[in-house]
Amino acid sequence: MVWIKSERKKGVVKGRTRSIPVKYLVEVIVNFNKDTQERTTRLLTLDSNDIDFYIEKNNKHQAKQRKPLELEIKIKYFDENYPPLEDIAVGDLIDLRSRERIEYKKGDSFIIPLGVAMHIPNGWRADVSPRSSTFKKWGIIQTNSTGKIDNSFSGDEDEWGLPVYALNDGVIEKFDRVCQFEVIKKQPKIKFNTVKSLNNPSRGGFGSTGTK
Ligand SMILES: O=c1ccn([C@H]2C[C@H](O)[C@@H](COP(=O)(O)OP(=O)(O)OP(=O)(O)O)O2)c(=O)[nH]1
Repeated sequence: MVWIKSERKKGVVKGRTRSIPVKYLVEVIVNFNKDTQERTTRLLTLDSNDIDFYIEKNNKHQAKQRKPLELEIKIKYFDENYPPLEDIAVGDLIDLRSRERIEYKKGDSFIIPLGVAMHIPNGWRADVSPRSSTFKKWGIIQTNSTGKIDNSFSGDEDEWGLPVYALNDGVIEKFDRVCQFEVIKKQPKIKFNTVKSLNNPSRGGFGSTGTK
């Protein structure tokens, strides 16, 4: 990592030309998104006067980078007695509860109010899915397989919900932990490029590789 004086930005030396004075090809970080940890970079050719090589600063910088990513999520509870969600270790999913007691009959489909609204940071979204024991405990299945929570679903009345279908009669008690969620990076902006051929061999799918 180097400091580029003229740009007042950081960069990485990618190469060196043999001309005198020596020129360096430097990849400059022009934008760094703290939420997604994504960098936007640009290549520049510079001579050494434009660059400070700073090994020590670089080490400190790398130490900072090694800190695990921590996301702060604003959360609003719809019931003051809802047990607050706790900080979690990296990668663990977080259980969510039903805000109310719900009695249901076999064949009912309904949305379980999950008692929370959140502002998922820019660049992220959340996926809601059942716990592994949800069907066994309540005989319900999630009708949309996975709930996709957009980061724009962040208003005061945007309470998360779990749409379900009941395969038997049952009761969900207030604050039962019925599902779980995780945050996921949003996919990048996608540009479609229409072609006549993809120029790759077709591998086949839908069971084509057999069972053994
Ligand atoms: O299981 C879910 C699915 C969605 N949502 C919330 C979050 C999401 O951001 C919002 C809108 O969801 P989606 O984009 O799936 O629905 P829509 O666009 O309003 O309706 P559809 O696409 O079904 O017409 O509803 C939930 O709380 N739980």
